[in-house]
Amino acid sequence: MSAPPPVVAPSILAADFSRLAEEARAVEGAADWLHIDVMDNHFVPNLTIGLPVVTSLRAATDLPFDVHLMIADPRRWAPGYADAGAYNVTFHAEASDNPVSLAKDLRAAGAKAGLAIDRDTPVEPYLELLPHFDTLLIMTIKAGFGGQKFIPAMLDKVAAARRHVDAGHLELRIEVDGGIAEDTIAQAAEAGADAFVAGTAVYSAADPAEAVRRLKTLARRP
Ligand SMILES: O=C(CO)[C@H](O)[C@H](O)COP(=O)(O)O
Repeated sequence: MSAPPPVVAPSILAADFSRLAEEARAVEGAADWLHIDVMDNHFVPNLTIGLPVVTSLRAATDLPFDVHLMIADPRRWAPGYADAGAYNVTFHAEASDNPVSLAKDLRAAGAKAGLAIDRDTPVEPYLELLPHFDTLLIMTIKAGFGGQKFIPAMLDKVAAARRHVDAGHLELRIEVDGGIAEDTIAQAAEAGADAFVAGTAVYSAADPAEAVRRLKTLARRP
């Protein structure tokens, strides 16, 4: 069976927050998902947007929302993002004491469920949970801020997850997030990632949609 085409998800963390609707529309027709970083100043030191903004933005674009919750209490907030129409809701393993139960709730609410692991978290303890998830997000930086440098050592986790997913014939996207750009995306794809978050590389480009198309071409595995 051939690999599904790669997914590229521009991160609005790098967009102009005063023009979010416009910035979302700027990647329509090129992006597969719109990646939305929710940060609470507890799980990570940064603070971004929450449910009211995501709910308003939902009406502004047809792009599927890939919501990445970098928050301390995903049990409390994650289902609200599913109810708000998110396509995929990803929460952090480090912030959850029962990831499978929350994944079930997200799926019951009509969303895909994603599990994220930060830079210092190994992937092995979570591999057996993957049948309950639709996405495994592997941070390729320390979560919290855009514009950081890609950490190649994280690709060992991607490769381990890819082996496990393929051996078990699991239907799951392996997503990488942090420092993904034209000079890093191919190595992440080669390691086994098939969903790619890119903030700075997309929204600092003169033509964000064209930047997404270029990234997608580079992410294609033979
Ligand atoms: O989750 C994130 C930060 O925690 C962002 O999605 C990520 O940093 C993307 O930004 P960039 O492509 O600029 O690295």
